[in-house]
Amino acid sequence: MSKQRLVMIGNGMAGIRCIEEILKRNPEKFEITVFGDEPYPNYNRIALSNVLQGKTTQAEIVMNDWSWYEENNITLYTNEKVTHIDREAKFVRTENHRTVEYDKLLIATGSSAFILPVPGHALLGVTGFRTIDDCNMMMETAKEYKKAVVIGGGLLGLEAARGLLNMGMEVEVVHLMSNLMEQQLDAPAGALLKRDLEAQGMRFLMEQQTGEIIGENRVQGIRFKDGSETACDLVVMAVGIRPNVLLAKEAGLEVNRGIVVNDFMQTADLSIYAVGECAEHNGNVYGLVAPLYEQGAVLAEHICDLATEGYTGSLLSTQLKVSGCDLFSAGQIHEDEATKAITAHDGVAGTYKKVLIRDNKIVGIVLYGDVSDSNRLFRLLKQKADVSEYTPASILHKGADEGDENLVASMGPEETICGCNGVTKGAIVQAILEQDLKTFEEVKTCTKAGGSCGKCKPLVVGVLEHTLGGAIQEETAGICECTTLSRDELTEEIRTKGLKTAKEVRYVLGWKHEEGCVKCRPALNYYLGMIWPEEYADEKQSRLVNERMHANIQKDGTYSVIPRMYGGVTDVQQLKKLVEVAEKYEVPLIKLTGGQRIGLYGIKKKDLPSVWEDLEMPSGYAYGKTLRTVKTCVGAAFCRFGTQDSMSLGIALEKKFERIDTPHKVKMGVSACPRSCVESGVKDFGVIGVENGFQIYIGGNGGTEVKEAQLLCTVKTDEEVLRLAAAFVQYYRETGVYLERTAPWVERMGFEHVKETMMDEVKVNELNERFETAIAKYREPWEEVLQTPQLRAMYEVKHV
Ligand SMILES: Cc1cc2nc3c(=O)[nH]c(=O)nc-3n(C[C@H](O)[C@H](O)[C@H](O)COP(=O)(O)OP(=O)(O)OC[C@H]3O[C@@H](n4cnc5c(N)ncnc54)[C@H](O)[C@@H]3O)c2cc1C
Ligand SMILES: NC(=O)c1ccc[n+]([C@@H]2O[C@H](COP(=O)([O-])OP(=O)(O)OC[C@H]3O[C@@H](n4cnc5c(N)ncnc54)[C@H](O)[C@@H]3O)[C@@H](O)[C@H]2O)c1
Ligand code: SF4
Ligand code: FES
Repeated sequence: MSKQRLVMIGNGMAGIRCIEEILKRNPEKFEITVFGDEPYPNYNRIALSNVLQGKTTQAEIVMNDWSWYEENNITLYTNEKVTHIDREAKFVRTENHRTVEYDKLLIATGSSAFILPVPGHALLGVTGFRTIDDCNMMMETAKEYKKAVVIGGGLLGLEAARGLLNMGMEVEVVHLMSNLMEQQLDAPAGALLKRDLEAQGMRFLMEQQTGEIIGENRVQGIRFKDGSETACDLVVMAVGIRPNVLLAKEAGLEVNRGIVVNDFMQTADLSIYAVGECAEHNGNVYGLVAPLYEQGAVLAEHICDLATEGYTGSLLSTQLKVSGCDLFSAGQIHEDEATKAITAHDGVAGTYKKVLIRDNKIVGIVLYGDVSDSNRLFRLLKQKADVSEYTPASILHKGADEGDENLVASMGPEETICGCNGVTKGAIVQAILEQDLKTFEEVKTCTKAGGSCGKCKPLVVGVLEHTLGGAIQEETAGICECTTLSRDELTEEIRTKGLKTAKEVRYVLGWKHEEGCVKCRPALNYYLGMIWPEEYADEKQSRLVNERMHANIQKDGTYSVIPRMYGGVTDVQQLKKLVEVAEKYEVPLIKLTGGQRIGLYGIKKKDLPSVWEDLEMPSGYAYGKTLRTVKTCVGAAFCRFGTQDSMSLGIALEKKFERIDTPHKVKMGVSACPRSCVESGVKDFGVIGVENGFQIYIGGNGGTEVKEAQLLCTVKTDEEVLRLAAAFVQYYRETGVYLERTAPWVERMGFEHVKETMMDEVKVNELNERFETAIAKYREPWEEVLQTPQLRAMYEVKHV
């Protein structure tokens, strides 16, 4: 039987999830064509908040990459808007005059950000927050401009405002009502939220109505209806969304707020379905993904001719993706005559709980500050459980046997654990068993559960523990005795809370010892420098002694001086200088190092500055957690086996990466043929010349734990080697644990994962960009010491 033609308009979250559901049920039934008017494959719109807040990158939020469409034989047209549906002749036409015929049509056009139609709304610097392009616009603006105003104190507005704060902008939120998130929170919870956000640096203009956006070409401020004004360089409108229904309306389909569908997501034209934010079922249009995914599953059953009871509507719950503001809301939020409320408000702890009960059933939940009861209460609400036997206290607080683990045990396989990604308990259990998963991180990578807002982590961990019988691996040992935060948790907190100094980190994150310890001080200095490359001022006193002195202390208290010799290549001038210095300071030992340079050993501390002054050579960083050396062979210039110019590539690599801070030392090597005279196969980043280019090896180590490097890929040009090297070094910088070499790092991350990242053009570009930003701040350390009297004074010997 020939395949039916299924055309989908809209390449977003609900539509593509629905296609996945169809493919799961019957991959052979349809020849599928998808149109999307954005230029990207399907991405996680939810996670745009995280991109803006700097918690993840744009490349990481792609859910179905280009190859997924190819592998599933889906014809995808991106950047192409469908402008007409011909229901008679059953085809769609696009703005490029392309026509495609269908047997079944799926409308999944989602919504658009509502832009207040006030004067000035089209000025430069005014945007909604809905797409990758909006997100990019805000990120670019934040680089150049100072102050943002977000209009709308709902979920989206507050997440956007937090993101803009993270990017260093001053942020004011303009809100129409007296209470933030008034659709989800009552007054006491809204007040607590406002207090916490103000403490994070957000400012609020409450009960204000925007009258006009001021500016000539670009926005300069906002004038409110009461005549007051505020200046700004960016306006983000987050005042709600409007379903994209025009196309359906013009085709004569029934449209209210959304496209009207029956319980099978079918319009009155039985060939046409609608799913997602553009669909209206039983008078409801949903704006969160969990219900949209439920709709997609029902639609898939129906369109694949399988029996289904149909969609019956969804109960929603919301959470805010802003660290430090834990809240949960579901169902009704205000009391009425038929409901009674049980509340607990702890003003000191900043927690608030309210449960609304009607006819002995929970009909509404508002939690702020402590959301540990959210899963249990939401379940009671969904089940319409009779709570007449419960005391008010036992409704508000769980009993000893009602933790997440017991809750998880009683959940059915079809129940959703992760609302953001629509992952059920059954899907997680299946993944754990089939793929032998042992940690939350593994479950997250494999199923996506917990990968967006992260609020479902306790439940995911609960499923893991329940499935493995409690055998969950310990993942989060603190980085030192001062804290229980792991490296990942710490860096996340630094980013989201915008912490810019070590002192601030220790204070805000509740360090046990105010001054930190020998373990966390250098680690924090590294993480802060990596996260805030442009703003963080290096704390020299937190560095290990050799890095502080820019020289390696020896067992007799003297120091070694090892200047750079790029690529192991030197010249007469350098050699003369070395000889002069060795004579002048009576250097007891001159030795060729393992890294192809010349070391002067036994130098007195007080002589260090003048030795460097006389040498006039850059530091070789033989003491640093950074690039040590790039060893090269003579290569094609002199060796008869050489296929490539190893020396010039090695020198270019060394010049590009010298001084950059990395979690641990990094060694590189470039050999010009597979004889690999400089042991490229045991380097952190090794290059071997072959006939048509270079093989690149990563994660090798020739030290205490010898580890063979693994072949990453073969590239043709020096430029490609340099580009991949920057991506590799930057990725290691961003994800490595301080003092973790690349060999265990590659093992921990998974070689295939690192490889996948290095093969992703977009990610490699982004990593290169961030590397360039990071490297820009480094100066030659000895130059700095020689020019700064306070630094030079460190080398004076104060007592004998
Ligand atoms: C920043 C942000 C954070 C969010 N956070 C959360 C959250 O934490 N939890 C949650 O549950 N929800 C959240 N949401 C809402 C969630 O993203 C949406 O509910 C979901 O994306 C809707 O899916 P959809 O497929 O219906 O629409 P969309 O994802 O908007 O997809 C529709 C696609 O169709 C395209 N399209 C429209 N018209 C045409 C046309 N004529 N031709 C071709 N293509 C067309 C659109 O450009 C779009 O790409 C968030 C939304 C945003 C913007
Ligand atoms: N964490 C999450 O679940 C999450 C995060 C972001 C977005 N979303 C979804 O994205 C969609 C859009 O979010 P949203 O926050 O824009 O919509 P929303 O409708 O939830 O909130 C809009 C807010 O803007 C306020 N507002 C309206 N007009 C205003 C005006 N003229 N001036 C000032 N304030 C005004 C409203 O009072 C309301 O609080 C929603 O469906 C939302 O559920 C969800
Ligand atoms: S690696 Fe090859 S090209 Fe380089 S020196 Fe050794 S034999 Fe010669
Ligand atoms: S509920 Fe948001 S990541 Fe799971």
